[in-house]
Parts: sequence; structure tokens; C-alpha cells
Amino acid sequence: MKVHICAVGRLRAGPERALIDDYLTRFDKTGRALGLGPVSVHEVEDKKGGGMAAEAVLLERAIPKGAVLVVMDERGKVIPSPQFADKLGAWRDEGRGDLAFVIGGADGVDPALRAKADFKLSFGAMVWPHMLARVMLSEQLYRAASILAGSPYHRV
Ligand SMILES: C[S@@+](CC[C@H](N)C(=O)[O-])C[C@H]1O[C@@H](n2cnc3c(N)ncnc32)[C@H](O)[C@@H]1O
Repeated sequence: MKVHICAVGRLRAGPERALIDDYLTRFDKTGRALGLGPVSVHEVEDKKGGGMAAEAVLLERAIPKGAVLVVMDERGKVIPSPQFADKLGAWRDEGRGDLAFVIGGADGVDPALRAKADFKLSFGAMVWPHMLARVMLSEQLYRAASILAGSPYHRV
């Protein structure tokens, strides 16, 4: 199952970018034997200041047809990492070819796009900057693959 991170904003070289690249490379390596990945990042930017609605149009273009859609949202569901791993495994086993995570910009994700989500995932009630949400999601993807692979990265 291919994994897509569809995110508003372009991330320049820097510590967040380095962390994301590292975790996603590790996810790809660990996920290969599990039928997970590769992961690709689709960055969208609306330069005309059209806000959430314009960003949603660009995000929808980046989401493959038929993909499981997970919207990252502080109002979504908080789940433990092993449960997140189980969800990845279950979506893979359903035979869905693509899994897309959406991360919004400063105003969040347009409600119409949010309403289409198969699942809304939260990292807690606090709002994080979008680039940190990207780092955290990348790490959780690697952690989930490690859990499914039975590797000792995740310890409770
Ligand atoms: C700066 S936040 C935007 C928050 C905005 N107040 C809103 O109404 O959604 C940018 C993006 O980061 C992600 N994000 C931020 N905090 C999050 C959290 N606690 N859990 C999940 N995703 C989060 C969401 O995708 C959000 O759209």
C-alpha cells in the first residue's frame, strides 16, 4: 500500500526536513517487507491567498482516487501507537492501494474535505505547527512499521 503525505506549505531544508527525510527513509526500509510504502510527500501551495477552500482543491488533486483518507486534525481521535499500527495493517489488508494523510495549513483543513475523511487522527488537543505535525506523522509511520515488524524501536 502506497502512503502519501499531502500537506499545505513547502518545507525548506532545515532540521524538520532532515527529521522527516530520515523517518520516511526508515519507514520505507522497514515497510518494504510488510507491504507498506513507499511513502511520498505532496506539498501544495496556494499563492493567490484563496485560503482553506483553495488549498482543499490542490490537496484533492494530490490525493489518489480511492485512497483511504486520513485527515490530521486536533479535533480527531487520539489513539495509541500500537492501535495506529493495527489500523495501517488493516487498511493494507483491505487491499486499498493508497493511504493518504492530509495536513492543513495555518487555517486548518477545509470542512468539506474534512467531511470526506475515513479517519480523523489527532496528536492531542493542542495545535501544532504544520511542519511539526509532519515530523510527528513521519515518526509515527516509522514507529507503526516497526511495531508491525516486531522490531524493538517501540517500547512501552
Ligand atoms: C497550524 S495547524 C491548523 C490549526 C487550525 N486552527 C485548524 O483549525 O485546524 C496546521 C495543521 O497541522 C495539523 N495539526 C496541528 N495540530 C494537530 C494535532 N494536535 N493533531 C493532528 N493534526 C494537527 C492539522 O492538519 C492542521 O490542519
